[in-house]
Amino acid sequence: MACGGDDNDKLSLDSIRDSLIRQEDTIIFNLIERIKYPINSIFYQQPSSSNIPCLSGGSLFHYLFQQTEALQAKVGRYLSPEENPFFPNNLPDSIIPPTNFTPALSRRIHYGKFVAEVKFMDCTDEYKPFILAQDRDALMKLLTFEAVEEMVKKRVAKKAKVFGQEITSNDCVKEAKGKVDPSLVSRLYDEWIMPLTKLVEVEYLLRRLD
Ligand SMILES: C=C(O[C@@H]1C=C(C(=O)O)C=C[C@H]1O)C(=O)O
Repeated sequence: MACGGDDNDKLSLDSIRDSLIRQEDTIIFNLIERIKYPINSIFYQQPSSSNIPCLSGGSLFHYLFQQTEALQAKVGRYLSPEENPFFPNNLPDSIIPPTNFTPALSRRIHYGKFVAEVKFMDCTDEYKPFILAQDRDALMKLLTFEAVEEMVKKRVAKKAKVFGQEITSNDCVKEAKGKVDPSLVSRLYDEWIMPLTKLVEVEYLLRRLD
């Protein structure tokens, strides 16, 4: 590490990264579960005309997602689908898993706050001028570790391959039904999860000196 954190600070970033690594397992297992079900596209489409007032301007997914997020913010934790009053019991499985999957993704992305705090504590002198200048691009560049991101992409693809296997009692290993494509998991991290985590890091840092 180039800047002035002591050994304890280094350990903190390491331990947060360890947690992010463990969270990959949950995310990939959730994906494997989700992928068993076909996409229920009507759920994601904006109805052309709807006589249900709450759906004006959005899909059913959007509505359920918003309500769930609001409720979770109110109770201060994530709700299981069983606890969630916005999920009637008779919804098909192709609808329930995507929102059930959201807490794992949301948790991972919001961990960006902890990552940013540790980076700020480790390298305050480097971050401070960019925070004072509210320079998003410079902050983004400073907090980005491309080598770490490359490792993440490789590791999640490997995990997806291994977790997608079915282990039988007679030492046979075969591909599980509905297994997730490892390259898609890598892309999900590359194009969505890591950029959003970094966005949280930048947003946190911009307010760090308020
Ligand atoms: C989370 C971190 O910040 C950035 C985001 C990463 C991620 O989302 O996995 C990985 C490396 C960094 O570019 C980190 O440094 O560990």
